[in-house]
Amino acid sequence: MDVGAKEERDQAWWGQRAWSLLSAVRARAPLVQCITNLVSMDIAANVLLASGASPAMVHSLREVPDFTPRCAAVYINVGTLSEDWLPSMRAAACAGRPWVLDPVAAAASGFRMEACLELLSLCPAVVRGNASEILALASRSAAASSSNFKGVDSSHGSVDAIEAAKALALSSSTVVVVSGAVDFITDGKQVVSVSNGVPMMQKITATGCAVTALIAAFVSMEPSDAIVAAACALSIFGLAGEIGMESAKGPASLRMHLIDALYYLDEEMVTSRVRISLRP
Ligand SMILES: Nc1ncnc2c1ncn2[C@@H]1O[C@H](COP(=O)(O)OP(=O)(O)OP(=O)(O)O)[C@@H](O)[C@H]1O
Ligand SMILES: Cc1ncsc1CCO
Ligand SMILES: [Mg+2]
Repeated sequence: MDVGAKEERDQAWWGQRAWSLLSAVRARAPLVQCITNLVSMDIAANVLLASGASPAMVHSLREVPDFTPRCAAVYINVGTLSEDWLPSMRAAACAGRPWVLDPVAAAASGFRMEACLELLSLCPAVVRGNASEILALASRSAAASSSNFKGVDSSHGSVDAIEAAKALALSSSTVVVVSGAVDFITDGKQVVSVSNGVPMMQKITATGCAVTALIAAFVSMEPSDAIVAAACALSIFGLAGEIGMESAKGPASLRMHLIDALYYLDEEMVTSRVRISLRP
C-alpha cells in the first residue's frame, strides 16, 4: 500500500470495502475447512453460515489430500490441541490454500507453544489471538514464565500487544491481529484499528475463535490483501455484536442475536457503522 492510497482510506472507503467483501462471501459461499477446537465448532460453523460462507469441520489427516485443495481457505485453531490432530493441521496448512491460525492459549504448555511456532512457520496469511496469546507468541514463552496466565482468556489489553504484534508480523512475514476492546491488525509496518464490538462478546465462549473463522472466509475473497480482509471481518463481526446487543439480555441471547444480526446486515448498516482506521 503506498502513501497516496493510504490517504484515501477514510471511513467511507472502509465501509465500502467491508460491504463488498461481505457481499462477495454471500455471493460466492467460500468453502472454509475448519480444524478447530471442540468448544468452538458450533459457533464458528454458525458464524460462517450466517455470513454466507460454507463451513466444513474436517480434521482427519486421511481426508486432507482430497478435501483441503478444494477449499477456498483453511482455519486452524489449537484450542483443544492433541497429538493426533497436529499432523492434520500441518498437512492442511501445507495444502496450498490461504490459511489462518488461532493460537488459543499459546502459553498453556511447551507442547502447545512448540505446535504454534511450528504452524507459524508454515506461512499463515493471518494469525489472530488475544493480547496474552500474541505477547506469548512474540516472546516465544510458555506458561511457566507468566505469573498472570489465565488460560484461553486474555490478561492484557489489546493495546499492550501492539508492538509485540508488529514484531511477530515482521519475524513471521504474516498479518497479525490482536483482538480486544479495539482490534489491531498489522503487517509489522502499518497498524489498522477496528473499534466495533461490545464488551459482552468476551462472555460468550469462542467468539475469538468464530471471528478467526470469519477472517479466513474474508481472506479467501481477498487473498492479496489480508490486512483489509481481516479488518473488514473483525468490523463486521463486531458490528453484528453491537446490533445483537440491542436485543440481548446476556451472553446466551447475545450469541443468538449476534448470529441473526450477521445474517441480516445490510449495506446501510455496514457502510454507516463500520469503525476502521489506519493508526497514525
Ligand atoms: N471490551 C470489548 N469491547 C468490544 N469488543 C470486544 C471486547 N473484547 C473483545 N471484543 C470482541 O470480541 C471478539 C473476541 O475477542 P477476544 O479478544 O475476546 O477473543 P479471545 O480471547 O480469543 O476469545 P475466545 O478464546 O473465547 O475465542 C472480537 O471480535 C473482539 O473484537
Ligand atoms: C474454553 C476453551 N478451552 C479450550 S478452547 C476454548 C474456547 C475459547 O478459546
Ligand atoms: Mg481465543
